[in-house]
Amino acid sequence: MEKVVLVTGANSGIGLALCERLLSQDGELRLCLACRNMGRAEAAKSALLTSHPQARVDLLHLDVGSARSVLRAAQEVKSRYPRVDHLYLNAGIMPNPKVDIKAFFKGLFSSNVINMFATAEGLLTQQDHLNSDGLQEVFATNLFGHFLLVRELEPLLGQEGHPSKVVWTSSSNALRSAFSLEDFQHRSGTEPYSSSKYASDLVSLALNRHHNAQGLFSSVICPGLVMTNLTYGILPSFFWSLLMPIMWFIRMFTNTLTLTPYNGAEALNWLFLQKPESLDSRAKYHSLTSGLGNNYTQPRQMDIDDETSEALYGKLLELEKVVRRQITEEAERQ
Ligand SMILES: NC(=O)C1=CN([C@@H]2O[C@H](COP(=O)(O)OP(=O)(O)OC[C@H]3O[C@@H](n4cnc5c(N)ncnc54)[C@H](OP(=O)(O)O)[C@@H]3O)[C@@H](O)[C@H]2O)C=CC1
Ligand SMILES: CC(C)=CCC[C@@H](C)[C@H]1CC[C@H]2C3=C(CC[C@]12C)[C@@]1(C)CCC(=O)[C@@H](C)[C@@H]1CC3
Repeated sequence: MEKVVLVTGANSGIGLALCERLLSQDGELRLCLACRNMGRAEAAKSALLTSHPQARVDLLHLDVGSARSVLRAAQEVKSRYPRVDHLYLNAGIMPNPKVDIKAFFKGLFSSNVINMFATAEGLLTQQDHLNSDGLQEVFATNLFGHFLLVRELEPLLGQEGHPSKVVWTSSSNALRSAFSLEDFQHRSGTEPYSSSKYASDLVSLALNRHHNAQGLFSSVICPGLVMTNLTYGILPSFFWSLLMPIMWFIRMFTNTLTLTPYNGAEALNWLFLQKPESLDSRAKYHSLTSGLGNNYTQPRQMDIDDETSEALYGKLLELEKVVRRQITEEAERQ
């Protein structure tokens, strides 16, 4: 049977570049683009078929920020495919970002400049809000919707003799300092993006602890700093035009400025080729690009611990019960 690969947020940026790269790698794939906007999904499919006319590309309507949509989409996946070999949890948002310009210029002329461009630590805040499920939107989109999807698809992930890979697009902006177990949705802080990415690192570790025996292997990657809709949304285009020469200059001294979606998808593509049993569940796999433009993948140990990972996993299972109950009650009322 052909390999089934499902990619969330596949219609643009790193997700779309990954799809291009996977199809160039393996023409036999069954690729499923899981997107919230079907117009954009159709456009992505057409672009993929232009470069790979024989490819098998399916579309799936999925809004990861809505629990109802995740449950519906998971049902659809179960009716279409007997198993999922690779599940890329890539969709992500960073709403209403604000850059601390003073901190940026201070960092630019300090010894911390390379780290600042790699992690954006101390530079970025966002304004989050509640979604229709009553959850913080960034948490719901970047983390919880994906968690629910994995839970729903468990029977299709890791079947007898066929291990499956789950890959989270995390970030080097995943910072322990932004995350708290007591406020795991990040209701009260101003760094929901950073918190949600740190939470995905913790959840990936927990998934490995609970599901490796069943053949489900989870990994996290950081694509580096990539110019996509997400990053273009951070500053007005005028600022980006000013900043681009600086970025290309800094790129000679650091390998984390991958800049193009193709480069950013390096670690995602690399993981596709690895034996799941050979992967390190405590490592984040970084897409890196050298000054000469060569791409490679490097594992770096994450700043996570088993206790916090297990505690968060437990809290997410609890929240899952509440959300499922809410959906059932609403359905009964209608
Ligand atoms: N760019 C960068 O420098 C970095 C990016 N990342 C991560 O990479 C991932 C991809 O982002 P990137 O390619 O940069 O940005 P893009 O904005 O280009 O891609 C994000 C994708 O996620 C989709 N998406 C957003 N919300 C939802 C939702 N509720 N349901 C379904 N799909 C959704 C978007 O769909 P739509 O077109 O409908 O909005 C889009 O396809 C994200 O998780 C991001 O956090 C991590 C580190 C660095
Ligand atoms: C105010 C001026 C002129 C410049 C500000 C530069 C920042 C916009 C820029 C510097 C480091 C960048 C960065 C990201 C976004 C843009 C910066 C803050 C990310 C947070 C994007 C998403 C990620 O997940 C991270 C890996 C990026 C880290 C670096």
